[in-house]
Amino acid sequence: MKHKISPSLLSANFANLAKDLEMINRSEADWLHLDIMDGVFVPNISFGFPVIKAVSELCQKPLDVHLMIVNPEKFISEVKATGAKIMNVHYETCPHLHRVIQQIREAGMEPAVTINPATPVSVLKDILNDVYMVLIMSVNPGFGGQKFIERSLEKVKELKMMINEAGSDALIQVDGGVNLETASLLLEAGADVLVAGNAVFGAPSPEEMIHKLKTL
Ligand SMILES: O=C(CO)[C@H](O)[C@H](O)COP(=O)(O)O
Ligand SMILES: [Co+2]
Repeated sequence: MKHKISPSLLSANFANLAKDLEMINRSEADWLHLDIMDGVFVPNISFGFPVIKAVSELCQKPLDVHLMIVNPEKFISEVKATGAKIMNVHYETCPHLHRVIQQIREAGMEPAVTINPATPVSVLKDILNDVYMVLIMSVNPGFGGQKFIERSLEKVKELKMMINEAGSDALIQVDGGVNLETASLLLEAGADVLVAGNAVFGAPSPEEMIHKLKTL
């Protein structure tokens, strides 16, 4: 399967999202990644559901919503109402992770689970057959434009082995510090979906950068 690219809107121009969304629609991006932050789980606040709803009305690509918030299970119906395809919750915010995954699926979305850089992939062993995707954070969540944490490459390899052993078809997504160089290494390691914010929106031609990431 060809890998997917999910540009992160966090690095877009918030004063002219319509222009950036037109670019996303024209581009080879597979999904659009939306980062919700609450200033509690992570030390930053980004945007919320009304913004995602407005984005969904202009964006023709499936929405991949990454929730960096405490108690994400309280917002399943709000995420669903935005039209999102994927609802991604952090392992670190869900003491009853299996229940949250079931609730996301029952709401009609694809459930995904994210782990922070300090969380080992082994904690996901018992839910690998229940999720659509696992996201390995390759920076500490909260900000765009940070440096890729090299150890993430080993985590992708470990997770790939665990997924194969479990007979799961879960996708492996990586988010943080993805650029042309780290993307090649991640694809070699077994990543299926690459999120890129700064590398895309900071490029002279974001559309061309998406093309380059897609054709690696
Ligand atoms: O979840 C995130 C931050 O917490 C973002 O998706 C991620 O950081 C993308 O930005 P960049 O590609 O610039 O690192
Ligand atoms: Co993200």
